[in-house]
Amino acid sequence: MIRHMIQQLHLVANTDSTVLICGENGTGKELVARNLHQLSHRKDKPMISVNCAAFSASLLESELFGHEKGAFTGATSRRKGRFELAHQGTLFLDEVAELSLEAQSKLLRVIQEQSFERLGGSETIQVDIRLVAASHHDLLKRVELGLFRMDLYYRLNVFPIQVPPLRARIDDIPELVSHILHSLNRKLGKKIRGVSQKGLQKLMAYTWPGNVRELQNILEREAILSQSDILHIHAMPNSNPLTQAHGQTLAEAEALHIEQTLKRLHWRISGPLGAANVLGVPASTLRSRMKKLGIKRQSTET
Ligand SMILES: Nc1ncnc2c1ncn2[C@@H]1O[C@H](COP(=O)(O)OP(=O)(O)OP(=O)(O)O)[C@@H](O)[C@H]1O
Repeated sequence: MIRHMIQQLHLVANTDSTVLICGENGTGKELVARNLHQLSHRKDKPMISVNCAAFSASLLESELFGHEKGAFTGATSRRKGRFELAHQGTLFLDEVAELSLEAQSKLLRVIQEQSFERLGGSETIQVDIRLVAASHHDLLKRVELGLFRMDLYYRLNVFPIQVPPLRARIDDIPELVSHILHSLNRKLGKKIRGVSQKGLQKLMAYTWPGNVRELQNILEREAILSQSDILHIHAMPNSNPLTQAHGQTLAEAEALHIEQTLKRLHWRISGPLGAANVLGVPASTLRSRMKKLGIKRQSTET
């Protein structure tokens, strides 16, 4: 899944097409946007980011378009907006679903006309930018709810990239862990070599609601507390359905947990990335539990 995404990224990077990156919080959308910029012919020009959720509607306008001296109380000098700063580079609109409907209309106009005026100004400014937007919301649903303009949605959704949640790619965890540990060692001045086999099992059995950011946080906490150069992963948040299940029998909860783990691992049973290893039992035990509990792979499942 991630390989497919990287292929897409390479294909679209060197065009000027607008890219819409969707995915849950902490999946790496901003990192994808940075890669896109680095892979593009605009890489020596700036990538300017705007977190649309961080500004009120009126502040956002002056952030995006800039203002002339005296445009409003407090505008003591002329200021360039992010559109202008991103000229010849990439403008990254993070959390684009958070734009007010008013700000959406203004953005749409700039995209259509490729030009705008600073607040309080009359000069029309032309910019050459590559637009990349990201959202953790399903934007089409926001359109249906009347919270997002359909015309803007179609302007942004030229080339959609879906970043998968971490629970759908737990095979990537070992590689992610080694990347993250590499930067943590530099940040914390430590020499952590890796995570123990049991620790890795715990990481791969978890469902990661906070995605890669949560993995990073857990590793950072463990790295700070650890006296050894191998992390054993002591404190994992509890997402085990055996302890969350209400009104289920133990067998039902066990079946659910086994099935969810198998699905996340593409029904691989044995080997270091297999469900038996992640669940901490021999493959033969897992097979007999599956048989007893009636767990079978459906032909439509990957
Ligand atoms: N493949 C990866 N390798 C290493 N670190 C990663 C990877 N993907 C994401 N991260 C790290 O995870 C954290 C979250 O990534 P990022 O901020 O890009 O996510 P996001 O989807 O934009 O999150 P949000 O929606 O909350 O803004 C960052 O610190 C990023 O460096």
